[in-house]
Amino acid sequence: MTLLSIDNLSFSYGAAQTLRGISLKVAPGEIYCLLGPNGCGKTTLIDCVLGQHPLKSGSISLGSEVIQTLKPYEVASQVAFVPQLHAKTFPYSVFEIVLMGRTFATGTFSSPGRQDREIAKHAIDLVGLSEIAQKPYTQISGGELQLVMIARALAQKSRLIIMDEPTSHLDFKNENEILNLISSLTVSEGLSFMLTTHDLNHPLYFENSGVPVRVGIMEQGRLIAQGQPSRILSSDTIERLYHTKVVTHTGVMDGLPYSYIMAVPHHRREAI
Ligand SMILES: Nc1ncnc2c1ncn2[C@@H]1O[C@H](COP(=O)(O)OP(=O)(O)OP(=O)(O)O)[C@@H](O)[C@H]1O
Repeated sequence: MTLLSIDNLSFSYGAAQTLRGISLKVAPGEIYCLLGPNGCGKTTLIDCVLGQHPLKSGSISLGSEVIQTLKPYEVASQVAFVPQLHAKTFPYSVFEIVLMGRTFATGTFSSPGRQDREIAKHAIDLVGLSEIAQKPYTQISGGELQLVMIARALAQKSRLIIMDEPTSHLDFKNENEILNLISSLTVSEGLSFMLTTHDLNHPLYFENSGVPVRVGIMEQGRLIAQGQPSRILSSDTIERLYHTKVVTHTGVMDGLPYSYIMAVPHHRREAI
């Protein structure tokens, strides 16, 4: 079974083709990480999935339904989106922001009901923010804000959550908290995530955690490789893509294999 299916998708903003012949699938209960150099088309591909661009050719399906035939609220019932940056506006409470995730179900001009409030409360519990549920969201940290945005996506009750660089503004602790939360929601709730990242170690983190994960590598609008992170992210591929020398390290921790990638400092390249 497939949650999201992209088939031979092409798109261009103007004359030059931005995305070319992209095909990929996201299954229930898996994380799909999109990687690639700046400007290769990751955000544009996500925007296409969110229905923001008319495709030049190809198709996007959610389950068995082609996305172009669905109404926005029908897409929202199946896909939630966590943006990279969220501009804070009025001092709504954390709970009210999360409750807004129910708008697609209640309608813009209707009030959320008891069940919507229970769903929002459960989402807040899942990300561990119950203690600050009544706090104005204009007075919380960047790490907490990202958790609120994830809770709002969870409140949508969609099976697929798309995230654009989910840890780009977070410190080391919060970055790992978010990666861990994504891993545990994949396993415990059976959710699927599609996310963009510039950190090659993020897909490896998920693989090291034992979570089903695949990586898709983009280059100049094409998907050039996809599969298991530790197999796809070879030194050769990374060096060719980023023109940066790296070492990949693998080992065993608590009886389970792990791997990570490290850039080699310029003055030590001769030694390797
Ligand atoms: N609104 C737009 N109009 C025209 N061209 C655009 C627009 N948005 C992006 N592009 C171009 O499309 C290409 C892909 O951009 P995109 O933002 O999708 O790449 P990306 O992989 O997400 O980059 P980054 O890693 O830097 O966020 C780039 O050449 C970019 O300049």
